[in-house]
Amino acid sequence: MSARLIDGTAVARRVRDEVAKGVAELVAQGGRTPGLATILVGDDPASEVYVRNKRRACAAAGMRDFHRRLPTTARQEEVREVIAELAADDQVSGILLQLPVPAHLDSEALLDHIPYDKDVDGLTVKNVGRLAQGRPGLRPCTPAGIVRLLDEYEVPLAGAEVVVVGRSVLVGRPMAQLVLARHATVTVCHSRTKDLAEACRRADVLIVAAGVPQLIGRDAVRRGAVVVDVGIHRGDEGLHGDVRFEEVAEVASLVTPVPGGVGPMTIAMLLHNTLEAARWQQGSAAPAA
Ligand SMILES: Nc1nc2c(c(=O)[nH]1)N[C@@H](CN(C=O)c1ccc(C(=O)N[C@@H](CCC(=O)O)C(=O)O)cc1)CN2
Repeated sequence: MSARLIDGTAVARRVRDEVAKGVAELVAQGGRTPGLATILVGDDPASEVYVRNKRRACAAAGMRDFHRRLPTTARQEEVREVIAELAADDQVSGILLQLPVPAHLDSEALLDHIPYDKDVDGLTVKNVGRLAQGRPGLRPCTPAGIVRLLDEYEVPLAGAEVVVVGRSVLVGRPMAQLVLARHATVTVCHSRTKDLAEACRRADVLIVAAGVPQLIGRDAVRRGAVVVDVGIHRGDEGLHGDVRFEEVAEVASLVTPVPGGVGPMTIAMLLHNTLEAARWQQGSAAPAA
């Protein structure tokens, strides 16, 4: 392996420490303690783990933890009422609806009941629109975490060719917008891209969020490129990503591992967003772009 590893666990720890310091400062200045409300509908085992970890991280950063658990059979109206109750509570700075929700629920309609200044996932139409327009607002945690990782490793974005594989609302689309805001030249690839490997070989920075195990191999990576793997798949031999790590690490200059790359940044940036949201609600400017 010739690539250097991007250590997401270490950077996430730094972000969480910064947030804990920020929370302590806000409270010392007489501000309200930031509070995060997580909503979990159903009993998806991975979601249970993610929400538990979010709640623990929130408490460790000195924030208040509000949690609502609803059964798989919960109706749209019931979830909406829970969101409305949390929206009206000024102790709650951030509201997060864990995804995916059970199939009978309309997640987009639910998300849009979250007030945009409590939307710590950056998924409401208002925050998505603010991002598209390059205006301040709350940004989705995983792509914001990837930008932070690239900054920590001094990967230049202005003028860089960035290829994003995947167009999900949670990662691919906001990822493209975030690097565009940093003056990258952006290509978004997806399942109908004609020659995926050829498109990926353009990349100085290749970000893979396709949700397809081990989709990207050595043939899709230009020598010296930076490769960010957002996939998390559970196999017999543990976790792996959307990238064939061993192959890609032979040609890339920097690469994220799975686990320990992008994943830990998702929760760290959620805490960051919750602190930003609390400051915003208490009179500070909207979170910077
Ligand atoms: N409302 C949201 N739902 C979901 C989001 C989100 O950002 N907002 N993202 C994913 C899941 N997710 C957080 O919710 C998440 C995924 C992965 C990790 C993580 O730390 N991964 C570790 C491996 C952990 C493991 O053993 O499984 C890693 O990659 O090192 C944290 C959070 C979907 N839903």
